Amino acid sequence: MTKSLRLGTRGSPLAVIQAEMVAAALKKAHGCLVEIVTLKTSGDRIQNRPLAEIGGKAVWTKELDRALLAGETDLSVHSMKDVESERPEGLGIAAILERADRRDRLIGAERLDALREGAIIGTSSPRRAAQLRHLRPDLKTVNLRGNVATRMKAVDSGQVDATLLAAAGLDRLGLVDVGHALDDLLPAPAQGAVGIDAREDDLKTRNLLAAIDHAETHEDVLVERAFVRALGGDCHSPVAAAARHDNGRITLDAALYAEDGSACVTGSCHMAVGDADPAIALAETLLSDAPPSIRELFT
Ligand SMILES: NCc1[nH]cc(CCC(=O)O)c1CC(=O)O
Repeated sequence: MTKSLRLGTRGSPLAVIQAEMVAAALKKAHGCLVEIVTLKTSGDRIQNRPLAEIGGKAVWTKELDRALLAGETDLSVHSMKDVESERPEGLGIAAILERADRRDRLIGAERLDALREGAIIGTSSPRRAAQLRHLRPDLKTVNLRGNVATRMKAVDSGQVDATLLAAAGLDRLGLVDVGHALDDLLPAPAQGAVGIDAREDDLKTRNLLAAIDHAETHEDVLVERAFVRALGGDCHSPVAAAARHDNGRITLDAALYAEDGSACVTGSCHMAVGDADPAIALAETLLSDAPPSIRELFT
C-alpha cells in the first residue's frame, strides 16, 4: 500500500536537492509518494545581517518545526549541522542519511598557505573564521552570507580572496571539482549529514523513516551533538567536532576556539556506541582547561 507523505524543506537549491534525496530513498524503501513543501525560514528572509545578530535560535528550523508540529507536514529535512542540539518538545530526529564528505573546501586558492599575506576570506561561520585566523593570524575575515552560488560569485568577482564551503553541499549541487578539500581542518559538528525530523507521536512516519536511517552516521552525529549540548554551544559557536566509528567504538575529535582564533583547545575521547558520556566529560574538561577568551563564549 502506498502512503503519501508531506515533506517540509527550505527552498534553497541545496535544501531542495537534499529533500529530493530523502524523497527518493523513501520511494525506494516503501514506494511512498512524497510531496515536497518548501517553506521560508527567518534565516532565508534576512540575508544581509550576520546570522549571530538575527538572534534567537533555530533561524533555519523554526518555520519547518512549526509546520511539522501543526500537522501541515509529516517530516522535515535538515542539514544536521544547522539543527540546534535542543529540539522542540514533540519533535525528534527519526533518521539520518549516510554522511557525505564532511570536509570543508577552500575556494580561491589551492591551499591555505598559498593565500597572500592579509588575504580577505568571506565566511559567515564563526568556526571557519576562528580556524583560519588560528592558522593564519594575518588573514582578514569578512561576513559573507547567501547560498553557495552567491558565495562562489564573491570569489570570482574579487570581492573576497577566498571562502570555505562544505564539500557535501558542493558535491550535492554537482560542483564536485570546485575548491580544494582541507584535510586538516576539523569540520563543524554534524557537517555532511542530512537528518529527518518527525513528530515523536507519529510512529507510522517514524517507522517508515527507520528504513532509510544510516546507523553509523546517526550514532556519530548523536555524539557530536551531545558534545555541543554539553558545552552550551549552538551552530554559531566556534566549535569543531568529528566522531567516527573505529573498531566497533566511536572516537571523537574536538576543538574550541576564541572568536578571533587567538586561542584554541583540542581533545579526543573514545566511547562505546550508545554511550555519549565520554563526549560530555570531554566538553567539561576542555571548558575547564580553556582560557577566558574561549570560556566566555559558552554559558
Ligand atoms: N550553514 C549552511 C550549510 N548547512 C549545511 C551545508 C552543507 C551541507 C552539509 O554540511 O551537509 C551548508 C553550506 C556550507 O556550509 O558550505
